[in-house]
Amino acid sequence: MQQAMAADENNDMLYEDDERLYQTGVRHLCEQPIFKVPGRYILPLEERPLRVIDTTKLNAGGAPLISLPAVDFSELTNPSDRPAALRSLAEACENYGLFQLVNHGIPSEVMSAMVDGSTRFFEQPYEERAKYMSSDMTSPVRYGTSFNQSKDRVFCWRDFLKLTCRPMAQVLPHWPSSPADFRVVAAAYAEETNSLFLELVEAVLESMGLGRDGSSIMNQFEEGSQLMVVNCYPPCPEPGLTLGMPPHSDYGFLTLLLQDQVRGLQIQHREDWVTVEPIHGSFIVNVGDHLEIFSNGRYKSVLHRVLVNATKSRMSIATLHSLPHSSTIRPPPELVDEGNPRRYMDTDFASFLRYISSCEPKKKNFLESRKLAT
Ligand SMILES: O=C(O)CCC(=O)C(=O)O
Ligand SMILES: [Fe+2]
Repeated sequence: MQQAMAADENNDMLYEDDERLYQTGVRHLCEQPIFKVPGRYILPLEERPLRVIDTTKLNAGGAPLISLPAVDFSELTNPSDRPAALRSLAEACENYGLFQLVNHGIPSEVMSAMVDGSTRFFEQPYEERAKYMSSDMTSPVRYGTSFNQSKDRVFCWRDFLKLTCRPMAQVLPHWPSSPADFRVVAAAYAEETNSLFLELVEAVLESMGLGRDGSSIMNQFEEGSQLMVVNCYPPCPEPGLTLGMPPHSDYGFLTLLLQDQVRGLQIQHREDWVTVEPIHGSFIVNVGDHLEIFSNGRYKSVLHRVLVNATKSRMSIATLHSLPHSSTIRPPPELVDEGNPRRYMDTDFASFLRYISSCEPKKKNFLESRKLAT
């Protein structure tokens, strides 16, 4: 009896030690050679990817690749090409919930400096990264792991650095001070992506027939929220058992996503999971839940997830843009009529925060929770 109790206590202690290790993130976990995925990361059979990505093969190891609609930003800024470019934008947002943005005009040096600075941030010793670990959702800087670290029953194979980007002068002093150039490169990237977002969202409004100028909502976007998420997915010994990120949609209006050349991002398109081929120097732009609510369901936020692979580390940088946290999101009167009644409740940022701290955010559950009975 005595012995059995001692063994149980011992197991509990071992388990607690493992749990402490998992809470420190997958990068730290992978600092020791690792040949099996620990149970904490193993998904139930039905949530695992059916096909894994084999980065040593050209064709993504059999997972279907999708050729995404492309939007050429230089056409949006050219008055004679703008009407056709707006039609492509509308079609992509209605039918895919995302598009590939090419010729966006952000200097390649700004983009590569951000990727390089982020790579060096994650390469630092755990103790340096751990300085920014926080469970406070409102903290201007947050280092962490998995999807929702305090809620996930199964952990995902990702570490992240989240940076609140506005108001820049207030948040910047909180951002990581090491590597030494990190703040400067990340601030330049945040400013460039924010300016690009402002032009894109203006085009999105116009593509819904809301008029280019004088829209009061544009003034709100000028003061809007921006969250930068740097994702790091180390190689995984058994990539078929887990995910880098579970299926989810992003909460904001638009997400500008920069992925490196390692495949991993998949979107759900016509009931199938399809891999989004990285195109060097371009952005993936996602429709988020706030835009789906604002557009009264016309533009759909896209369900996406991330696969990991056995050989290559992958990094992505997402910037999520929306209205200020104090704003209420609702469709403008032009997008609501008898034939197209309101589909979602008024939504603000506080309702989103309340939701994610009470439920496990999965799939498009937040949006579902805002649906009105029609
Ligand atoms: O890593 C990726 O490609 C996607 C990341 C993502 O979905 C997110 O940060 O919300
Ligand atoms: Fe996402």
